[in-house]
This record gives sequence, structure tokens and C-alpha cells, in this order.
Amino acid sequence: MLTVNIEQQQGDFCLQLAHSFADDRVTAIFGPSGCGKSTLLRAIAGLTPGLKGSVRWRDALWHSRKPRMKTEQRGLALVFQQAHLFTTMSVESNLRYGMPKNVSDSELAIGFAEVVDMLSLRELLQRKPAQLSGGQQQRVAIGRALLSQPQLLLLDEPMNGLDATAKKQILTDLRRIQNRFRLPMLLVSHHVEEVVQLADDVVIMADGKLVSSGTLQTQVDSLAGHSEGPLSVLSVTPPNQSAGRVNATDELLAWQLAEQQLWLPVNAAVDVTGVSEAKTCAAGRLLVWARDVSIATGYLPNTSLTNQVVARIIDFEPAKHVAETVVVLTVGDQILRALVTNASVKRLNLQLQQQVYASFKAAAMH
Ligand SMILES: Nc1ncnc2c1ncn2[C@@H]1O[C@H](COP(=O)(O)OP(=O)(O)OP(=O)(O)O)[C@@H](O)[C@H]1O
Repeated sequence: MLTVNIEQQQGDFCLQLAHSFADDRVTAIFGPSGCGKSTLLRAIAGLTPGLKGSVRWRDALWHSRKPRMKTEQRGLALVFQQAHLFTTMSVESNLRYGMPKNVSDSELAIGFAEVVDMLSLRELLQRKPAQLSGGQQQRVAIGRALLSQPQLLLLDEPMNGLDATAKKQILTDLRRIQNRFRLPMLLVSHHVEEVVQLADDVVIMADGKLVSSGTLQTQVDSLAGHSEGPLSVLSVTPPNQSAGRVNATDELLAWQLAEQQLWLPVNAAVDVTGVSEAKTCAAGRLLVWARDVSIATGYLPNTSLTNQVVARIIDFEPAKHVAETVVVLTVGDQILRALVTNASVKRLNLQLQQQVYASFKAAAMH
């Protein structure tokens, strides 16, 4: 457990937060720009002068009135928005920089060879940072952090400014790393996609304060309230390899959502077990924005939409825009939200407990 009860004044801004973070999973710290996410991470790392209160990690008191434990004694590693690599050193030297000296790879909890392979860095070991893309630089920064053998990894928007492909690779790598090493992580992000793909727990902040916290599933509504609108997080079970791909060019795989079949682009769902071979993974996670879900009262035989699932209406919620309604649906035991116009609700005569078909484009999933 990481327990913080802190107050940090920075000019007009005041961070005031008391919370206990689980020490065996990924917690996302989510909130708008300027709400204090980075300040919180820096306070935990011992990088903010004038911090009041206490920070306790397991049995160790990292911060109290006095004495304050130095950052390098805390057994944590930080990855920032910029990779901050040593420009004159090779990738390999950067990676080895913080490693314990005179210890063989097999004696380390987090070994060099494994990290290099997990982060796909083998081909890059002899290059200099200037010869790497932004995503590759960040993977080296993550590798260097891991090889310092931390007990806790602090990630301050490590995917900021990267393109979608680089982001996706880092998210997948981080999930795999967490599963392999059971390394607790605090991830600062203001992107819902990153939170949904990586987090087990979510802490939502605003104006230097904690607004809500809990498991990802309990925080879906809060996330929606602080982002681009209503959303759902669906659990899907592994692709049915025997069903295979639709064809080589479609690159779609069959997944199961509450015993119904979904066709998703390869890698659309995040393998939350961290096992890359889809046939051996236990579950995947999908983010579906309510605006990407449409409802029909019957099965649509001639549609370009790939997925239609049978769902039941369990609620109507007001939407941000007065002309729209959030239709809350169940698919098996899972919740799916659809944002539709009030006019459509009326035209289709949608009713509570009615069975409908919910459609969403596979490409709308992350
Ligand atoms: N050294 C400083 N002196 C005074 N104010 C500061 C200092 N550093 C940050 N702040 C202020 O503290 C507040 C919190 O900043 P912080 O960087 O923690 O926010 P954030 O949630 O991480 O934002 P972002 O998502 O944009 O990175 C902001 O209002 C910022 O302007």
C-alpha cells in the first residue's frame, strides 16, 4: 500500500489529497490539465520542496516532518513525458545506467535480456537516442526505469505526443510488464483510452483534490463525466482462433461478448492478461463511446456495420445535449451505453426492458 496524506502549495495552486493506492496493480491518475496530477507524482517521488504531510510505502515512511527519505532511496522509478536519455550514450548504455553493478542477469528480478525483448529493443541497442523515433526513445526510458529494479513505477504521461501506433505499442508493453513483474504503477494521464487500456484502479482529480476513486468499472461514469461523453468498458473473451480471420485483408478476429460474437480488428481489444497470443489470453477490454453505438428494434440484414448484439434497455439517462438521451443497455451482465437523439427514441418507441440490436463499428473500439 502507498498511503499519502499531503498538502503542497505552488503559487496559487494547492494540492490537498489523502489516499491509499494499491501496491499490486496499475492506478491511473486522471483529470484535466492543471489539476495537479504531476504535482502528486512528484510529491510521491520526493521531488517537491515544502511538502506537508506524510507519504508511506508499505513499511517505509518516505515522507513525514523529518527526516525525509531521498528520492533515490525510495526504490521507485519515474518515466516522464520526455525520455530524457543520455544523448552521447548508446541505447544499451542508457539501459544499463541504473542497473545494480556486479550482479548477473539471472540474479535480477528484472533482467536485461527480458526487458530488451519485452520492449523490442534488441535491434536498437547500438544506436544513439538521436537515431530513435519518439516512441522508441520512450521505450528505452521505460526499459531504463525497469532495470533500476524499482518496487514502484511512476509514469507521467509517457505517451504524450506519440502517434497512435507508438502509443498502442507502449500501452501493450506496459500491460505485459505489469503482468510479468507484478510491478505496481501509477500512471498520470488525461486520455480516457489510456486509462481504460491500462488501469485496474482509477483516481480522478480536479483542482488539486481527489474527486473519486475505485476500480476501473466503478469509475466509468466519473470518467465519462470528465471526458468527451458517456462511454462503456466491455470485457470480451478471447478470439476464437478456429473462426479465424474473416480473410487476410479484413484482419478481423471473432471475440465473445456475453456469448455473442464480435468481429474486431486484430489488436482492437487490449489483452488484459498480457499474453500476446490471443488464443491463450483470458479476457480483453474494449472502450466504446456511446456516440458510436446505434440502436435498431430489429436485426439489420443489409448493413455495413460489422457488429450487432442483442441488448436490453434498462434505463434512459439525460445527455449533456438536451436533444439527446443516453440509452443504457445490458448485453448479458455488461452495460453498454448508446447516445441517441430524443427524436429517435420517440420514432422507434423505445421502452424499458425492450430487446433491441445495438451496433457499433469495429473501428470504433480501442
Ligand atoms: N513550480 C511551480 N510554481 C507554481 N505553480 C506551479 C508550479 N508547477 C506547477 N504549478 C501549477 O500547479 C498546478 C498543477 O500543475 P500540474 O503540472 O501538477 O498539473 P497536471 O494535472 O499534471 O497538468 P497537465 O496534465 O497539463 O500536465 C497548475 O496550476 C500549475 O500551473
